[in-house]
Amino acid sequence: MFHVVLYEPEIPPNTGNIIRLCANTGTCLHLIHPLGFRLDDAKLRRAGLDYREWADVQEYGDLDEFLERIRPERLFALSTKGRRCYADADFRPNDALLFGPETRGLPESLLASLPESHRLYVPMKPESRSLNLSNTVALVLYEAWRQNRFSGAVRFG
Ligand SMILES: C[S@@+](CC[C@H](N)C(=O)[O-])C[C@H]1O[C@@H](n2cnc3c(N)ncnc32)[C@H](O)[C@@H]1O
Repeated sequence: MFHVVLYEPEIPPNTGNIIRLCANTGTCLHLIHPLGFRLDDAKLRRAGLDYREWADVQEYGDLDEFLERIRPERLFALSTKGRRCYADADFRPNDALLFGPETRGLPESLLASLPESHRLYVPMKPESRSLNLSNTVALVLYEAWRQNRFSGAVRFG
């Protein structure tokens, strides 16, 4: 199982989509406060539909609390300023995938604290600003799951 970590997410429908994505892939979703919305926000619940009940969603006061409680195998940060293409990483069960807030991205100091091999980017055309948060989570999570032969999925192969 993988861990998706949203650092101070701001936009309810993005987190709603990600809740649904995590429910469908057997992924644990971790939300690092402050959040830009309440978890019972109607816009979030609309995007998450009934899957909210099935997804494993945890909340933390800060990233250190997440690291202490969950102790992931490794922490990969996703950023437009990443140093390694996400498709070149070798993802393993219990890895954590960390994504930044929609308007700010991850703090520079946090990125600088990680080895370059754990700072990942998703390729874009020149002059592009960034991808949508929930699209980025879907791309990277499915690549991680694909590398692990979609472990636990029905109808594979
Ligand atoms: C809308 S983006 C934030 C934009 C912010 N101005 C920046 O450059 O990081 C929200 C989050 O989606 C992820 N993201 C979006 N595009 C990405 C890309 N091309 N490569 C890696 N992560 C990306 C990152 O985790 C980012 O913090």
